Amino acid sequence: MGEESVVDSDEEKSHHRLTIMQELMVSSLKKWGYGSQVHALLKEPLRTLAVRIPIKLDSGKTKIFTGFRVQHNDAIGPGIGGVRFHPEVTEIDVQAQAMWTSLQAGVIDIPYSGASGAIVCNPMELSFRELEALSRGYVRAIISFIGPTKDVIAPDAGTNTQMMAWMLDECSQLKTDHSPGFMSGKSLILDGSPGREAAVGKGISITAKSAVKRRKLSLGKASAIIHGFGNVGTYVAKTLNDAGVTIVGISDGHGALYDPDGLDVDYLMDRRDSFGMVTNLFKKSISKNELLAKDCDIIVDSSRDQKKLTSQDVETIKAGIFIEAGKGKITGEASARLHQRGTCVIPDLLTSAANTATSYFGCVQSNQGYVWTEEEVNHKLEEILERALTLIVDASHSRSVNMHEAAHMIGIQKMAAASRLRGWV
Ligand SMILES: NC(=O)c1ccc[n+]([C@@H]2O[C@H](COP(=O)([O-])OP(=O)(O)OC[C@H]3O[C@@H](n4cnc5c(N)ncnc54)[C@H](O)[C@@H]3O)[C@@H](O)[C@H]2O)c1
Repeated sequence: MGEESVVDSDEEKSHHRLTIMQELMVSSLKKWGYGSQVHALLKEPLRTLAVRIPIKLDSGKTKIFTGFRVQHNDAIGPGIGGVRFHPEVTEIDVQAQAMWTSLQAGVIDIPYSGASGAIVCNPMELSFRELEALSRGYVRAIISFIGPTKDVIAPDAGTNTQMMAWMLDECSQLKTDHSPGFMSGKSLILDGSPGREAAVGKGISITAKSAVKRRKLSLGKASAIIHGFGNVGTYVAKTLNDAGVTIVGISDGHGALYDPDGLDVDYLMDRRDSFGMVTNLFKKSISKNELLAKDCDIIVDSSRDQKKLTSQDVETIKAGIFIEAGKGKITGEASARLHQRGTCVIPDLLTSAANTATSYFGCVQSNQGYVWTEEEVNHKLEEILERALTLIVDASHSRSVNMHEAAHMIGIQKMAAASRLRGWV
């Protein structure tokens, strides 16, 4: 989540992200009463592997790429986590991401722990052949560290089912067997799991509906504002609208629209330009902060606004449910303030855990050699997220902490207990 300090360079930003993650781990462990030895174990990953991957480019020249795979702590089970292709990613970023994935796995209570990987590259500048060589080279470099019982790789920013297919094929060739369990997020043709698409959007809709039920509201009478009408925001607006929720407001990078009688979601989706913008077409658009203060039951923050919402920004919010649909949308103080005022805050850890849940479903199906239907996957996603929300709400009540703090506590609790039970600390 993090606070509002200013950091400039990419390196500083990476260190800042890791520091925030470590502080969050330690403060959550302290709230459970764990001492300094457990803090020391869990605030750093157990394994960080840095590899160099030489690739023959189309030009005939060889370029050496750097790659990473980080496994946070395997006290609970094998690692699981994405691999990013990104030009500015650092080893520290990957460490912070692996720890975040551990919290996601903990919050949805799956027998896996967090891992993460990356290759420092700009995928937009590489040809199809070069991307294939890089994907295969990455797997060759880390093969002895990964596998269904060690660490399972899934797609993340800059990677997709095609890269997973190349990586899987490289595993099969190196292992000389069929090894579907090495990768999650595979194409359906390679026995991937159905229902992976729009996992985050689905997770947000599931938790929104669950929170509405908890407030004893009916979906048909509930209203929502979608802050950020992009890929995630439009999916959530459409699914909530289809479930009977009136979408009274939306915003994008230009401005915001509000109509207490409900906006025409299909029309707005249809009129979005190639930059995903639609509010610029309307004379009556308002500011984003004005929108946040309007009457509604649910606010979903799925914007790419770089600025986190502060305690001052949320002071005017009237919605009883606030869903953080993306990492670090609000400051710790803002979350605490909303909690104090009785707003149910669905934290980023839970909404983003929907991706990890679908990766886990992919692992289970690969290990069983049994493919679920999309309905089964969606049903299991619903079950796992509703259970996680119950755990967070209960911890928030029993420990008198806000929903972000409760989510972090649940996320790390089992890993700490398992490390102790194994005799590591
Ligand atoms: N797409 C995914 O699979 C995915 C997965 C996990 C998390 N997320 C997170 O969800 C959030 C949204 O992702 P997306 O894929 O929908 O992004 P997107 O780029 O498709 O859409 C972002 C929306 O935010 C709007 N926006 C930009 N600046 C804004 C501002 N200052 N105020 C209000 N709106 C602003 C844009 O106009 C656009 O409507 C991000 O934080 C992202 O990290 C996305």
